[in-house]
Amino acid sequence: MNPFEAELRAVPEQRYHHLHPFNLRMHAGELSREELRGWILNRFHYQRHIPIKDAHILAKLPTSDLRRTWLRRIQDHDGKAPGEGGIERWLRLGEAAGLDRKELLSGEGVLPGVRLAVDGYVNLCRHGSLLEAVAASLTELFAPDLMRTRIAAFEKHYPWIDAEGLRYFQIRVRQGRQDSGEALALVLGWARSRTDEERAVAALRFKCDVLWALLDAVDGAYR
Ligand SMILES: O=C(O)c1cc(C(=O)O)c2c(n1)C(=O)C(=O)c1cc(C(=O)O)[nH]c1-2
Repeated sequence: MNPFEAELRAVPEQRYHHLHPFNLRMHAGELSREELRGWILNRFHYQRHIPIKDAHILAKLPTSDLRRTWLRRIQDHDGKAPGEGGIERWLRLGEAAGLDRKELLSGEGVLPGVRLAVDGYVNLCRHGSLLEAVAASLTELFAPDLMRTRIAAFEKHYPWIDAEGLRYFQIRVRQGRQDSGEALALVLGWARSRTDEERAVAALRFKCDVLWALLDAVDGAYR
């Protein structure tokens, strides 16, 4: 592994949200129903902005091949037809946890800190360079393992959430592996100078902070 790849992989190892106290409590079965519902509702705000940040990236990609590949990400979330895709599956997760779909879609109850964190990510992808925007998505190198831990924790500790609700995570494990593999190859190929490498690492650190800040807000509000 070249030193730049090792540097990238080391960032989430130290700062990814799998280490956040809220996630540790989630995995240990210590969250109340209210806390878990609060997390699902606030994370929905993140989920529904993923295709928006991906559309900003899409607009920066210079070739048809690259745009075709990236378009798949938007379709993964929005689906190819109504009633399909990751956003719909997240709504079903909310319903399985006793939340109302209308409430989720209204955006009411989204915490100020969560809004700011998500804005930070979207703005990085909108105003930052292509390299920075794609590097920021590399937290997904770590997301599939976290999701597998989460699925097991939900099955063990939160059986009041209907198992159908876990489909989002089950499907996302494979999608996250594919997305992060593709993004890593692009970032490794695009970074030409030490300055490029430093900017990519900084963007990935920033993205870790986005996810951390989101959980800080949820942890503080519902405890
Ligand atoms: O539940 C999680 O822990 C988690 C983390 C991340 C991530 O690392 O950014 C993503 C997701 N989930 C996710 O579901 C998702 O669709 C996603 C897209 C992206 C991205 O940056 O493009 N990250 C993530």
